[in-house]
Amino acid sequence: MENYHFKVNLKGMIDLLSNHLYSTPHVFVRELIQNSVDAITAREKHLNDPKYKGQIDIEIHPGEDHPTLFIQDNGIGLTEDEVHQFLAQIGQTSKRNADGGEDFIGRFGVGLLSCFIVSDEIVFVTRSIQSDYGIEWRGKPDGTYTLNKLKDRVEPGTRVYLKSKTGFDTYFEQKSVAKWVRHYGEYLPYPLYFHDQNRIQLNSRQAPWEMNTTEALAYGKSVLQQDYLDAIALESALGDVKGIAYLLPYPVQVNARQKHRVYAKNMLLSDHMDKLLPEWAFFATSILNVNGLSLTVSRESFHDDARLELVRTDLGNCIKNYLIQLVEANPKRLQEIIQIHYKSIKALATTDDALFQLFINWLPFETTLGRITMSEVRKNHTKVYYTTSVDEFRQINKIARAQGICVINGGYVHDSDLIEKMQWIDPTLITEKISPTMITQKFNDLVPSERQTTYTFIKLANEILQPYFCKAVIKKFEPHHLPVLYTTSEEALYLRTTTQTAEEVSPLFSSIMQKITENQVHTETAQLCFNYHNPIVQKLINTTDNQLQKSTIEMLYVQALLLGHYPLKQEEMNLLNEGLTQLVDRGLNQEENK
Ligand SMILES: Nc1ncnc2c1ncn2[C@@H]1O[C@H](COP(=O)(O)OP(=O)(O)OP(=O)(O)O)[C@@H](O)[C@H]1O
Repeated sequence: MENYHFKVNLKGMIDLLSNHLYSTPHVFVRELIQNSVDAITAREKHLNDPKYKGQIDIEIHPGEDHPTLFIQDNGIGLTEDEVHQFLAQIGQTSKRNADGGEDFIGRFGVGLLSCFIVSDEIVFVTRSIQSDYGIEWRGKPDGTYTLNKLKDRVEPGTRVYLKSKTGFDTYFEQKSVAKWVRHYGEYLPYPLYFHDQNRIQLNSRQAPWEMNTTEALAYGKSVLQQDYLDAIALESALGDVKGIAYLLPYPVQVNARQKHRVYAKNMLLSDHMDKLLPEWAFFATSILNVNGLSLTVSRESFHDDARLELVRTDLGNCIKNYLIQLVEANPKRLQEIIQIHYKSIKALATTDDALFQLFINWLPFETTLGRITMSEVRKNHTKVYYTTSVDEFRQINKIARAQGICVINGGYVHDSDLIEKMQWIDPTLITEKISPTMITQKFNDLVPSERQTTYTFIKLANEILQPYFCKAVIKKFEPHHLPVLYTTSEEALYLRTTTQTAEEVSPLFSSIMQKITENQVHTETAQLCFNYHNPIVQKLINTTDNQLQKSTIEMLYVQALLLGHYPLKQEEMNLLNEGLTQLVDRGLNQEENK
């Protein structure tokens, strides 16, 4: 058996790393600045000389055909050997195992290749602080390079020259480069100068994570152009993270994940990173400076590992603690936040007992008595009912209100869980699930004589409603003005929705829907309950006009469906159309006969 060696297609490899790793060509600016920052950090560490001041200078020369970018630093530089070792070997880096390696931003040994996205040659002039001569290295994307020992004296440090390749001149425009340098480097600890007619320092600002909340809010307004509800200081010792969380001044979808602006060792990595705050914190966006988490090669996200999970929890705790201290310190602010973000606070309270206890009284619920907070519910009621679906709540809303029963709509996500958890903090409050069928069972029955006079009417109503799998009954209930109440079970509602959908969709999808429902027996689980107290129902029972009686029953049935926001099936739409036509016709005939 013979041993062979893998071979690397260098050109393909360079193409892969330079053209397919990063989301935008602008990252070459970031990678060059990052190398200069690391070189200055390395020199600081090596010399330990307080008089040494690192500095980075950037300039654009228009050139005759294409513009050239120069970036210069007075960092540690490279010796001739190091040039062969680190510049000429992909994946080699001087930073990974170096003393103080955790202080560097780079660690993969590929970042410089991003320059080949915009240029056909990297010219790298360098002199190490340990060497007395400079080196000029020229690298090409086909994997070849040349190396020259410089005769002229150069200062220790590195200068990189990049000439734009055809089609990429716009990435070298002065304005555009200055913009991206500021974008990535505005909070770097070493002065970053841009030279056009004048020398401008692009990074003199105080970083947001060093600001107090008042300053951070002012920054939010002027720079991020958003008037945030509040700013919260974030910190995680584990991930060496500092930052600011901003509370959004508008409600957001429960499952929306906010994008975060993230810096590593003060250099911007991305302004749309996600997964840095816990999922429940979707009402906050943040600016973070991260020093102790592992970056992916593109430097545009972090490894989603156990450490990140712990950092997320740390940052989440900062937000929780802030909310907790608001209860005492600033209840008005808390109310403001709850009004906008109650959905996320509810999500939090279902799983976190401490937060549940703190916030439950402040949280609003939809009830038959309007939208009120849990503390208002508790003030006036020792027993509360709740439905487990929005549809059920809709069905019984009016009836329960007329009867003064407090029913909470537990159909919205988390609400039932929170109501069920109430017993835990207040054993005196009785909570009970209620369904439309249960509420109709509380209605008063007719006395035998009333039952007799309504017998034929109910028989007719049953015949009319039988094709719609609906049973007719008559009872006495409040409010008087409601002629009928349509109630149905969850299963019947499911069947109704699938049948109605099947009618609307393409034949193929429709036959799939039919297959789903064909094994489910239509039982008479829906019920139309006539209100004996209602004047129209009384007239309807006593009328001798059979045709009018029939179409009014049909119309009341459709009206009850509409009031309950149920989707109408085709045959019910037909009922509505025919019924209306008949009534209009009848009205016009009466007019004619006058
Ligand atoms: N301005 C510079 N001064 C000194 N050395 C530099 C400079 N730029 C690059 N180097 C050397 O070249 C090596 C390769 O740089 P490159 O940007 O490709 O990778 P890296 O910075 O080590 O890691 P990463 O891929 O994470 O950026 C560096 O490790 C460093 O030794």
